[in-house]
Amino acid sequence: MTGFFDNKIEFLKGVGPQRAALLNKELNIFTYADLIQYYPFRYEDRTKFYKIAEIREDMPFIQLKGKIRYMETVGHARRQRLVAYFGDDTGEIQLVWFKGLQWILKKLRTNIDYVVFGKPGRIGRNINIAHPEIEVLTEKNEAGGYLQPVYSTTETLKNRYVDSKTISKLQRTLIGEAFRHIHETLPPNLVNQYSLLAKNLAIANIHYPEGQQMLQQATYRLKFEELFFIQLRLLKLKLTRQQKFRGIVFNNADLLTNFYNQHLPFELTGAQKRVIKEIYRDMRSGSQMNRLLQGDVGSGKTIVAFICMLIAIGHGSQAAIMAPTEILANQHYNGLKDYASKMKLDIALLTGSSKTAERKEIHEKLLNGSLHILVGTHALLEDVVQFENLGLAVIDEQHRFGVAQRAKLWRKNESTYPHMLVMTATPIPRTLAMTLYGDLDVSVIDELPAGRKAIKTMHHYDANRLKVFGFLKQQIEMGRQVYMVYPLIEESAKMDLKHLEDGYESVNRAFPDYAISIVHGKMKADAKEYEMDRFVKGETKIMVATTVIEVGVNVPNATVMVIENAERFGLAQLHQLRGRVGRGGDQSYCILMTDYKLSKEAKTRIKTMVSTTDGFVIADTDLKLRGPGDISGTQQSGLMDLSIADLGKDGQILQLARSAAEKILEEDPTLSLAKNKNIAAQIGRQKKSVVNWSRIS
Ligand SMILES: Nc1ncnc2c1ncn2[C@@H]1O[C@H](COP(=O)(O)OP(=O)(O)OP(=O)(O)O)[C@@H](O)[C@H]1O
Repeated sequence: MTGFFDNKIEFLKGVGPQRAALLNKELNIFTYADLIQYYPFRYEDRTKFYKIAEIREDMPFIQLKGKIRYMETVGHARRQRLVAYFGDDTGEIQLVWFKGLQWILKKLRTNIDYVVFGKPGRIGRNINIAHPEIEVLTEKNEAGGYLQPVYSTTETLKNRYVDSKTISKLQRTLIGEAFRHIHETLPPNLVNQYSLLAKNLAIANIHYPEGQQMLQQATYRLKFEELFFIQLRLLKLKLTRQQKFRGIVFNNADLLTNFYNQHLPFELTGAQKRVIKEIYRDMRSGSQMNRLLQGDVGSGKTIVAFICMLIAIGHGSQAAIMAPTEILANQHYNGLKDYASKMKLDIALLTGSSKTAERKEIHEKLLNGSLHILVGTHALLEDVVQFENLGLAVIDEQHRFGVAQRAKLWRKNESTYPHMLVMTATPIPRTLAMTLYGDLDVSVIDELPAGRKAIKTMHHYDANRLKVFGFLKQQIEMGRQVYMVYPLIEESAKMDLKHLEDGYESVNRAFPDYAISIVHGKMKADAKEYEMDRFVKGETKIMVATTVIEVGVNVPNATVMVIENAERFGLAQLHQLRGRVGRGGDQSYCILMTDYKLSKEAKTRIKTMVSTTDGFVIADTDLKLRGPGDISGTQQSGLMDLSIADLGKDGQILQLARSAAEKILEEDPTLSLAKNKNIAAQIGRQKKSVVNWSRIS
């Protein structure tokens, strides 16, 4: 869509400079293209008339035909309302107005036929419709038969008379002029194969549906197209990278064999073995690896990462692992240090709190190649950090890093790009993973180490605290350790910190015989580390903390996770927190403490946690409850600006769109065949409403 659609919106009939300025500012609509791609978010069904006897209060917007039998104003002074008793041959319902009574009273008449449109509700025992739309019945509206699109607007726009109906009128004007300029964007064979509606019909029907069926087809077509181009771009990116960037070929397995034969601390699970094979295959392939390693909490990703590092180091390269927090970097360092020392490898930790002298030494050893493994936080990205030969870069909890950071680590080597392994413990629904990480190959560790007992999850109200404390005591007496986690969010940080400190005091009082640690984000790094360390060593029995311990903390002796105000946490976060226990062979427990008053959504979250430990089931429920825009980290990726598709609901269309894109690239990797000229043109264009591509290339 170039040329015609680049016209400024102010030139559209009915807009003008003032409205144009408003549309620019409030809705980011600057051109004809922006307006035509501003789709309705729902439709009001004016195709059907209901009978009053059929009405239930939980119905969406409905349409009725009938007469006003009687009107009265009820209440007095400012609390007055106007009630019209509206009837048809099946019953009577109240229409109610709280505002503009005089004006409405003047307009309405009894005993003439009206069409009423609104959302049923209830006051006391009576079903009513508050502030309905009401029009005299005419031949035209009696015929009904249309779906009224509803566009989202802002308060400012509404105050300046640009409401949904105004936008709808503008769309009608635009489509009248634009229809002949709308060209097909997909190849004809694809349109046929997936029985898609033509682009121009789809656009016209999304704004002015001829009927339910056409609306469905139009929606399907536009969703398919949106997802298809996202997938095509991601797959193309991957293909280009594979062709353009050669990967170092690592085919010396001596170190690996040595580790397997002499130092492997436990039998690897089948899933761990499988993903190591997949990664090893990549690292020998000659192409540069870009792989996502997905494994639920506690599935054993650390040892997999270490084994992959051995593959690189065995060949004379270096390896690095970057984690999002100091606690996590420390944890990785401590975990890997033992393995590394057994293999006589040099390993170092670099974080924001590393001392200058330490840093200097690390920088030197990195450059002369004597340091084999570097573990760290964002500090790794600083320009002074230069490697002699970085062969493998591992990024943990990738969704916490911007994609730009992934790229920066990748560019650390001048001559060859290191192989990249991205690890995530956050279970991501398939649909979302395909979009967020669609340019990566995916390996999944879908099996927990043998002998793990399923974590038992319980829900208790705050009033039951004494009982819960009794249980904690029992566990500690059996030699186990306990986490107690408190919410701490930016908006209510002061109050939250107070709760945490009060909590710490009350735990101190309840357990006078045990040493207790406290860790929160506001503490200095070394104080945090000291407290963590005491807990890891088993010197303290209870760790009172905020979600700073959410990712990666590994203390296998800790068997109880108490989550305070569990109703305030999202599902993914609850699952991550629960994953801090159940990491050894002992039976572990997760106790969700809540208030009595719970919202419907909070109840669903708690119920889900109690009923399953499957990260993917939890991720799917989360996606359905919150929508993809909210899933942690996806916003920053810039990938969720979808204009019509919904990753929570359109998984099937996404699958089809991806496989269509795969097939096209298989046959025509450079998109140079004549039949693909539409998509080649489209893909070359930066399309604001689809994806901010600069972020991911
Ligand atoms: N095959 C195995 N058999 C027995 N124990 C294992 C196995 N693999 C890993 N472990 C142990 O399981 C625990 C969890 O492993 P690890 O810390 O690697 O998990 P993770 O996948 O990184 O999880 P998270 O994302 O929650 O940190 C560790 O104590 C580790 O030593």
